[in-house]
Amino acid sequence: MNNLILHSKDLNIYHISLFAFASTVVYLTGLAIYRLYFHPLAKFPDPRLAALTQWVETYYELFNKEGGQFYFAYTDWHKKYGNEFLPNELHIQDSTFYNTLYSITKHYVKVAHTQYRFGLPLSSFATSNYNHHRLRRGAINPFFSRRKIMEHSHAVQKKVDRMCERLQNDSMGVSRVLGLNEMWGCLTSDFSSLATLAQILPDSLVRWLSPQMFSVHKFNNDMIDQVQQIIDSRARDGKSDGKNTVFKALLDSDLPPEELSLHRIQNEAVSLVGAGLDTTAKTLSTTCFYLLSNPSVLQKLQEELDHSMPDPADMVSYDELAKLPYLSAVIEEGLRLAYGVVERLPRIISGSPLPYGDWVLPTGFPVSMDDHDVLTDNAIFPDPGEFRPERWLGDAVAPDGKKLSTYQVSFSKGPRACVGLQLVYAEVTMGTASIFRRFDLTLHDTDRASVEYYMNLVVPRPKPGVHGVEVFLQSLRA
Ligand code: HEM
Repeated sequence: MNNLILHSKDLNIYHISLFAFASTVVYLTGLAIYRLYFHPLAKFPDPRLAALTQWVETYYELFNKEGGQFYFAYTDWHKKYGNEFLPNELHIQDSTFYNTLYSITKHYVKVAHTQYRFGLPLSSFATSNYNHHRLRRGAINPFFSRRKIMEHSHAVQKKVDRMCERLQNDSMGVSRVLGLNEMWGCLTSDFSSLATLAQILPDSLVRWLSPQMFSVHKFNNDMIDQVQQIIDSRARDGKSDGKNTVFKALLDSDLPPEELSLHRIQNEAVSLVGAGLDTTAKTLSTTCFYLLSNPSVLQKLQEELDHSMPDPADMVSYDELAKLPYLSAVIEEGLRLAYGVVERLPRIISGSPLPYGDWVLPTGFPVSMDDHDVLTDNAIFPDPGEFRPERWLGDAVAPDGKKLSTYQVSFSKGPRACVGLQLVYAEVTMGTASIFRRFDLTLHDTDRASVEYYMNLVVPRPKPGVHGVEVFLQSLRA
């Protein structure tokens, strides 16, 4: 009897396994045939393996070399196949199409499942639905307007002044190597500049915003505590701490109550803080590197700075700095060669199919482009690897006759473009002007490898083992 039961159990497991195996084979074969021949994107040229499975991306991002290599793989595929790839996504390399795909008039959305990428699914950044995103974005936009940033720019300058003071006292003439990535990283992650800038975050919160000191996990939890306190204090006293913080405005806004939950506000806060750290620091150190390795460019910049600020201790306002043509051109060129965010930015085509050359891009599927492709396009920026601020001077036009600024896509374009753009311009302009008006610096043991794009970690990273931009602070400038 026992034997019989055992036998029948074995038979069941055997049959179930066989059935599961056969079903899996049939399913995968069917899926492969569908993806290769019947999928709405199957007609587009692609490497067959990439059309078959998204695991190709996983392989390049995690296991090929040091990881972060998928961009380079599909850049090679483009040379062979044109515009192509992935079972469920089209990728296009064509700068002239960028402003069409990321047009402000289009209601294309981000891919819903990517909302979990940074663990902040309730932030504006992660929101996929067009109207929902519009609602959330509308509540934070006023804090980052040009007018608002101008109003509070003195706070950024104060922060930069303090940093310059420290440099003068600690690093000048003592043969001490100064790591610019770390220096600018401290400035952007210190966050009192950001916080005081538009009184965006309450002071108590700012203390917790240094990623060097706290893990992301702890940071997120602390943020929850802080937001909870603000909500409690409002419930108790009918108001928060009276400061013009982004929380106060969010809580006072017309947003419906479900938009004002603890986790929603925490997600928004963390994304606003996180989005501006590495990106801004990388732009500043890249700009410094290219200035220091192009003496004639640096000389022109310093002549302009000296002329507008005869006394290095007396910096002119951001409003004035932003009007200096050569400085502005240097900032644009620095932003361009820092490459912004190096990841595909997929948008799902909706409404009606989108014509593109001889193709028609079907609705319901993501189409993506890379900012890096545009920023380094030889047809738009001749000799794209050269740091040449002159290309931005005057009413600069691209070789195709369009305004060159059309192709300044470091912050992307359209409804999902960077909300912090004006803040970045303020920080980078004041940071660059202050350092180069006040100090003579020389590069130390640093070449282009330190700022090159070797791997994609959302922000471009150099090859592991290559250190960041390092300098000596030689002397104070008169
Ligand atoms: C040089 C510095 C920066 C660069 C190059 C940059 C670049 C970008 C890019 C390319 C996007 C579009 C991403 C996408 O479509 O998925 C973006 C979005 C965003 N950025 Fe920035 N960013 C910078 C600094 C900042 C700062 C300082 C803040 C904080 C105030 C910020 C906040 C955001 C937010 C909230 C979004 C999402 C916008 C939305 O989906 O509505 N960024 N940024």
